[in-house]
Amino acid sequence: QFVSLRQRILSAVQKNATRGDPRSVIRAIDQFCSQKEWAMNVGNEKGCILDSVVSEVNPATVLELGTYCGYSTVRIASLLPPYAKFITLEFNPDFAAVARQVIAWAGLEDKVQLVEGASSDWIPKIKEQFGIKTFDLVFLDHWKEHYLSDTKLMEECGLLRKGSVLLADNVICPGAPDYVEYVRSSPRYKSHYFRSHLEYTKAEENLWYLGIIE
Ligand SMILES: O=C(NCCCCCn1ccnc1)c1cc(-c2ccc(F)cc2)cc(O)c1O
Ligand SMILES: [Mg+2]
Repeated sequence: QFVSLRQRILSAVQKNATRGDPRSVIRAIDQFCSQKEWAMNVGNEKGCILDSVVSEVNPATVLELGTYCGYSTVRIASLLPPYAKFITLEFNPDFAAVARQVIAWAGLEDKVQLVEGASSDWIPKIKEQFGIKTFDLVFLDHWKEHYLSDTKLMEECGLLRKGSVLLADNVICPGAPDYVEYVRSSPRYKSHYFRSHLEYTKAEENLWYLGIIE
């Protein structure tokens, strides 16, 4: 019978990765997506850039918008200090169900809280629901047309502070032009981009790095 792509990704993890070993989970997904079927994980090339930003920021609080199958969630969670608080938001319940199992396979279920629902609904509730004041790092990888509105919403809810870092996937493909325009023209942000490629392809892509300076 029909098996969804996300189920095939989960099966590849359960078949080829070692329980409790995050790097083997990442490798299993990357091998499946480069050899069998493309999927919209951030991938290894951009994933290494993500790793370096997480390591440099060494965040105590992280928000990920867009969990999908949990690939970037596992990359980030495996680099966090023990006291860190990491929340990942996923709108699609089918994606969330697979992500929970991928995160558990990596043995990282205690490091991250996966919350199901719309980011615009959840962002205003994060402070009181999770006891978080501000985020040291935000990884944007959800609907591209929501990058700008959700960044403004995080500002309005006081979730960003001087020094907060926002890292956005896909600013070229599928693209988030209004977001790039806004942050580039705002004095509040110092921004630059890391040149890369769309996951598992040779298409040009950038990871957009944003430092909040005011
Ligand atoms: O749409 C993407 N992600 C959002 C998925 C839905 C998020 C739901 N959600 C979660 C929380 N709140 C809402 C995405 C797409 C592509 C892509 C690139 C080329 C192509 F030809 C087709 C697709 C590559 C990515 O790297 C992506 O991230
Ligand atoms: Mg993406």
